[in-house]
Formats: sequence, structure tokens, C-alpha cells
Amino acid sequence: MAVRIYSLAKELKLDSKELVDVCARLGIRGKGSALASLSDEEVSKLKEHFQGSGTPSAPQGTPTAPAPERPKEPVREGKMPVLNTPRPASPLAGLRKKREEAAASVEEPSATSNEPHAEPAAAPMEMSEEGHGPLANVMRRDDYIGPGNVGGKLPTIAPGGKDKERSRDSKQTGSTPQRGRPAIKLAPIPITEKPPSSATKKDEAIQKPDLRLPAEALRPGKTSGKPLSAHLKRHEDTLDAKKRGKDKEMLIPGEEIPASGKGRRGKAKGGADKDDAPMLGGREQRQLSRQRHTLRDREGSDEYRPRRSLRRPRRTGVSTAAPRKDKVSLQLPCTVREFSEAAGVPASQVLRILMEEGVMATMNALIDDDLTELIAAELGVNLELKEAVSVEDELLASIRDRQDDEADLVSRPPVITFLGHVDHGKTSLLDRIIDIDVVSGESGGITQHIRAYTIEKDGRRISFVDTPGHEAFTEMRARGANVTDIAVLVVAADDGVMPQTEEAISHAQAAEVPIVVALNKTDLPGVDLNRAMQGLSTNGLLPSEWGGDVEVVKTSAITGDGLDELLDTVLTVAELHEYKANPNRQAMGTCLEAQQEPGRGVVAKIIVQNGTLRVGDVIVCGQSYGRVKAMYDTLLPNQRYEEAGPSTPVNVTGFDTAPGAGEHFYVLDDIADARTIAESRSDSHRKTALSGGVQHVTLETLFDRLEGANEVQTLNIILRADVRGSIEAIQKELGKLDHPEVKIKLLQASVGGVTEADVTLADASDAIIIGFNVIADENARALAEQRGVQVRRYEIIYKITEDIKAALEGLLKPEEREVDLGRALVQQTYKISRVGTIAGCRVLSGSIARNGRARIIRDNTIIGDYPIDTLKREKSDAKEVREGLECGIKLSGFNDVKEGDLFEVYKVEEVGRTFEESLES
Ligand SMILES: Nc1nc2c(ncn2[C@@H]2O[C@H](COP(=O)(O)OP(=O)(O)OP(=O)(O)O)[C@@H](O)[C@H]2O)c(=O)[nH]1
Repeated sequence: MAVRIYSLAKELKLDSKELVDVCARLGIRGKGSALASLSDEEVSKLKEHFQGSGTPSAPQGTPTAPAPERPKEPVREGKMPVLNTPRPASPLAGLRKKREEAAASVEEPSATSNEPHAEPAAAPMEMSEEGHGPLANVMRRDDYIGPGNVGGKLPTIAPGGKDKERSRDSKQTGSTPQRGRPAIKLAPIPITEKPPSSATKKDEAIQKPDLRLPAEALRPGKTSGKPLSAHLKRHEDTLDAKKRGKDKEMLIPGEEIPASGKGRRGKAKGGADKDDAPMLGGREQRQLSRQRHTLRDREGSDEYRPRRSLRRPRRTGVSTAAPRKDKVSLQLPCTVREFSEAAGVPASQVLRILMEEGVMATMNALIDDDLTELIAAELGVNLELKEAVSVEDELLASIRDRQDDEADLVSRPPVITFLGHVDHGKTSLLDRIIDIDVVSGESGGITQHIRAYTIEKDGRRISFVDTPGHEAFTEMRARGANVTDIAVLVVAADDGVMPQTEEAISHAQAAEVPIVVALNKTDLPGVDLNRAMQGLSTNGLLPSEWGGDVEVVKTSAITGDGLDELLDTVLTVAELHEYKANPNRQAMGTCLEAQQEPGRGVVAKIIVQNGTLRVGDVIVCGQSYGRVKAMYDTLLPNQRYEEAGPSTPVNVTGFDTAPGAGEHFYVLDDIADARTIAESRSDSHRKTALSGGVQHVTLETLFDRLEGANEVQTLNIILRADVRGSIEAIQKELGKLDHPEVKIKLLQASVGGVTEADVTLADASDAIIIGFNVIADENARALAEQRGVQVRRYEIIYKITEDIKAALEGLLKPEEREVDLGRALVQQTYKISRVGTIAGCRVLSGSIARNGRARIIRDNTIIGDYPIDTLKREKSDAKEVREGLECGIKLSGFNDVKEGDLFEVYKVEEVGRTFEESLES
């Protein structure tokens, strides 16, 4: 089983990129990305490598000795002020001066690497005389505890005293015990690095303390959290108070004054001396002097107000970024923005990882499951997937999943669709059937636009859905609407089974509906019914009169022969299948088509599949919703109905917009719910469209589909080949492929080029198309691209099975890729002696390049593949000739070019691997 590099990296606790590098070093080729897969052999090789190198975290083969364990210190919880170096202009100028003096008098610390930051930082604050300086009360708070003694005894180092803790420490480390140091109280610092060994400590040069006082430490606020700023604030107030006189103390509104006389007030009253002044400097000092000035001017006046507004509000500096999370709960697929918000990492970081993987994305781009996993692995985030629960799921699940009681179920009319080759008589037969009904007086005039109607035969009702062809029938299936219960395959007795008959059979079989054959035009003289029956047998429909299980009814739309029998047969098949529904529930069904009609608004032709639809019902269908205003008969435009039961087609008005053909409709209780569902669908539809639409299975993605799937999967294939012999040979080869987890189902195998119908069928059945020695026509190619259907071309039979086998094992490696350049039609040929045949061509699409190769297509079949020898445009050599222009092409080694031949020009190139391709590498 292949394993992705990033998964293995995760397992080995390595960086994906590191593992990619190791792959390169070990000679494991083609693993340029963390998404690349590794075979079992490669995985073992890598694991062996890491085992050999001692530890996976040292892929270079240099095992690192584990750092000595330092006894764990309990870290106090809560906010830790990070100490940053103050700026010169800060009001701490005086303080800094004192600190420097203190630093000079204090011996350089020889503590461990995580200590010097905090220890000296606190020192200056304690440098006030006898520990009674302005900071003393702040720093004496229990919040500040010396390192190495957190949670234990406060390691107070009194000036001139002996610090027992430190002496002990010094003995251990071999450094000189320190004496006469000022009292130092330190805040605990979370330990982020392992301390160096004692040996390292000895050798380590004594460093100057790195003093950092953070902005937070200087900011005013609640005194408990910001000691320095609180101190400064108090200091200013002291000065103010002093200036205003002993008895006149100005209180700043909102400012708290400590009740205790030991605080700043006590000090102020005790006489703030001039030594306090240098504690302030820079901007604050200037502001203060201005304030004092004003105070002096206004003292005693009534309009006096403290000049608080002179101080600029300081920025809080609070980060608004979401905190980074270790575990992320996400619903996939998600956008870059959603991932970044959920994980609390900057989107730019996510985009950078994507870029490193060669994926250029934007904030709103959807990232698929694998990439999301990769990003999570790169960021060390644990990804937890949430089940997608849409509004629709919540509201409609109960309706959809509601199982009807057996007792509530009643028989419903079967829904019949007529399929078959063009001009074999589908419309004529249906017209005739309705004529019968008209004759019986049960239905009125026939409108040719009607595509769904119900008739009665011997008191039993039958509903017909007259889709224009099997493609429309399949189109409906592609949208998940299998409205048809029984398919009537119309085969003209004179023509027999034709290409479109074969297609129709495939479509009906893929839909897994019973087929009844109407062998039509039996009135024609000299028709060979046996030949038609033979054709049906060859295509897997063995007539019942030949011992098979397919009912073949001989009909004539002209004479009306066999029509009753056809209807009887259909009703019998329906009885066998027991189509039932519960008319006593809210209606659900499918929209067949919808259009905007002048005067009536949106008119949707719908078929009720279960329940009963009534006028006034709230209805939601795809991205449309509304209340049923009126219901009309599908044959008689003015015939109104109040309700429509199961299997009844009706024209409905009341939708806000025209729902799409094939969309399911549901009746809800609340119009607000209907609106919510319609809007949420419209949103998700837009999202899907932006992310490139639905992706069908491809041989490259087949393996991914199999991974993690519990049930046996089916790989649906539509085969097109040049001759029937090829089909038989390929069928035989495919039959040999036996995989426990995958069943290969050949939905259709026919001769000729790939058509739009094939693509529609592949779209509806999630199939891949294999073209053997044939190509896809222009429309089919465009449709396949639009629908995301894979069309693979082969010229060697065993290569097909080889590729499928490789795809099943997840090892399909397209090293070379054919890039289609353009197509040119041969309009004239010129034979030039000693040169050969020159084809005068017109470029139909794309462009023709001189370094390309051309496949020669004659009658939809590839007859050869040759490199372009010469490309001329108006007598001069050309490198490239674009669409719409004429040119002369001489092929190397092929002179039998004929007018009407098509050159399909392509080039083979080693393409830089796209994401999908890299999945299988
Ligand atoms: N002799 C004879 N002619 C028939 C019969 N059924 C249909 N036709 C003729 O065959 C032609 C094609 O019939 P349609 O009913 O249009 O065939 P279709 O299969 O609906 O054709 P498309 O809708 O184009 O796919 C018409 O000229 C019909 O008159 C039949 O049973 N006998």
C-alpha cells in the first residue's frame, strides 16, 4: 500500500521536506513533493535508513545525545510580563541610570541561560534605598518570585546579606559565591529550552544581562498587572500633589488612591524629594512640566480641570489574532481562509506551504482533503474532520429518509420512457398510444410540446416521460433523477440495431431499469425480424421467445398493431416490480423541465414520485422555492388540478426562479425553511463551480477512491474502438483483471469515435471513457472537459490493462504526456516529385506546430501517426500556424494523404507534475 511522504514524515516525527531530501539522498527518485507516494519497498528503505541512523529525528545519521534532564520547576500560571529593553526617550531614563549603576555594582551573573534575562531586569527596580524606593512596594508583591524557587521560598537577596540559595547554586556550578548584592526578586520565566549541562555552564563566558522592559510593563492600568507604569503614574501624582500643597491634593477622576499610608500617598506626604524627579524623563517629563505649568496658572480657579487629555492614549498592543490551536476541527473541503481561521495561523503561512507544494492559491480557494492534511502536518496541527451538515441535510433528511409503512403504500402508475435510434418511430408510437386514449374519450388534443403525460388503459394508468433522446434520459440520471421505471427500446424492424440503439441499451442498463423492446415498423414489407432479434441478442438483450428475459413486442405505429400488447406488457412488468407509493404524505418528486412563460411566470413540469402535491404547498426544488399557485394538466394547458398524486406529471406555477431539469423537489411546512435551503444550495453551487466543479473518477484518482472504502468499488468503463475485433480482444483482457476491491463494469462497448452521448453516460455513471484507435469528436471533447470526464486513448491493447492494473495499485505514472495542439483538415493534396505529398490544410482549431506529430484520421478512425516534416505558410517555413489559417503540411514517412483527412496534431512532453499527477507519484 502506497504511503504519502507527509504521512510517513508524521509517523517518523520528521519534517516532510527533510524526508523529501532524504529520499533524494537515498536515490529514491521522483519524490520531489511531500504529496508523493512511497511504495512499501521505499518505505522500508527509509525506515531502515532511520533505524540505522539511530533516531528518526536525526536523518543525517548523527544521533544526538539526549539533553540532561533538568529537574522540572513548577511554573506559575498566569500572565508573565516579558521584559524588553526600554527606549532611551522613555520616562525610565532615571530608572535606567540607576539600573546601570546597579548593574555595575552587581557581579555578572553566571546563572543558566534562561536566568540572566529576568534576574538583572528586576535588579534596578530594587535598587532604591533600603528597598523602600518607589518600586519597592510593587516588586514586593507575591507575584514576583525568583527563578529556581518558584512556588517555594522567596529568594530575597538582601543588600549586604548572603543569599543561601545562590551560594548553594554557586557551589554546584563552581562559580564564586556572590555577596553584597542588592535584593533581587524575579518573575518566573517559563522554561522553553533545556538548560545546558553543568560542564557547559563552566565554560560559558559570563554575559551581560539582557535587560528588557516591555511596553506592557510601562503601560498604565490596574496596579496589580502593570507595576512600572503604575509606579510612574503614582510618581506623577506625587509630584502634582506636592506642587499643589500639602493639604490640597488633586484627585484625578477615576484614579484610585491607595488607602494605606504606606503607598505613594504616604511617601508623598512624607515629603517627595528631588530624587524622585530623575525617575521621569523624555516625553512624560515634558508633559508633566506642561501640566505643572498649567496647574500653576489655574490654581484656585473654578475652571480648573486636570489635563488628562494631554496624555496620549497609549495603544493597548493586544493581538487580535486567533490563538494558534493544536487541534483543528474542520469540514472538508475548506478554503485557505477557513483553515487559517480554524487553526489560528496566518493565511500567508498556509499560502506559503501551498506555494512550496507548487499550488498557487488564493484566500478563498478551496483546498482539497489531501492538501489540507498536508498543511496540518506541516504546521503540526491535529486535524479532526467534521461531517458536513448543511441546512438541507438538517431539514430534508427527515423527509427524504422517512420510510413509509407498508400499510400506507398503494400501487402507483409506472413511468415509462421511450428510447431508441433516430427515426425508429418513438414519437409515432407515443402519438398513436395517446390517439388510442383520445379515441377512448379520456384525453383531449395532443400538444407536440408535451413531454410527460398519463393515460389510462383498461382502468390502469401509465405515465410517459417523453424525453427527446437517450442523452436527455441520461442527463436526468446525471443529476441523480431516475424518474424512469421501465425503458421501452424502440427498434425499427427494417434497420435493426443501430449505433444509437446500442447507446440507448447502455444508458438503460446503466440506469438499471427493465427494458421492453418495441420492434416497430413490422408493417413494412420484407422486414427481417430475425435479423433485428439477432442484433438485440448480440447486445445482451435475449428475446423471451428465444429463451431470454427480454419482452419483445412487434408493433406498428402506422397500423396500430401491437400497441395494446405493448401497453399490456409494460403494465405486467410494472406489476412484477410492484411500484408503490404513499399518497398520504407530503409530495416529493423531480422537475422535468422549467421555463418562464409570459403572463404565468415560471412554469415547471414536474413529476410527483411519492406523496400528493396540493395547491398552496410550500415547495423547494434545487435552488428555487415558492408556494404552489396552480397546477395544470400537461396535455390540456387550461385544465387545473387541486392535487397531484404519485407518478403524475403536472405543470406547476409559483416558483421564484426556474428550477433545473432533474432537480428533486420537496414539500416543506415553512416557506422560510424553503428559502434557507434554496439559498444555501445556491451558495454551495457557486462554491463548487468556483472550485472547478465535480470531479469524476480518473485512472489517476482511482486508487484514492479505493483507499478507505469499505465496500467493493466499481470502475465503470465506456469503450469505443475502431473495429469490433478490438472490442472483443479488449473485453477479454479486461475480463482477466481480477481485483478483490474493484469490479470492472463495461457499461458500453461500441465501434466508432467517442461521442457526446458517451460523455453524458460517463458523467451520469461516473465512468471513464477508453478510446482504442479512435478519437473524441470536438463536441465530445469539450463536453468531457466541462464535465470532468476522463477520456483515455490507447493504441496497444495490453497497455489498457496495464494502466488499469497500475491505477488499482496506485502506481500509475504518466511520465510522458501528449499535449493536443490543434486540428487541421486536408483540403487539397499536392504531389511533388522527390519531396512527396504536401497536404494543403486549414487549421480548424488550436494551432499546428512544426515540431509536433500528427495523427491521421479518416472516417473517425486513426490510420497513422507521423511527425510533421515541413510546415509552410504561403511558401515560407512556419513554426506555428494558428486557427483559421491555411498551411501546407508534409508528414515524415507518409504520403498517402487524402482530401478530407483530419490531422490531429499533438506533441509529447514531460509535463511538470500537477497536483493530481503528483498524487500517484
Ligand atoms: N411504416 C411505418 N413507418 C413508421 C412507423 N413508425 C414510424 N414510422 C415512420 O418513421 C418516421 C420516423 O418516425 P418518428 O416517430 O418521428 O421517429 P422517432 O424515433 O420519434 O424519431 P426522432 O424523434 O427523430 O428520434 C416517420 O416518417 C414515421 O411515419 C411504423 O410503425 N411503420
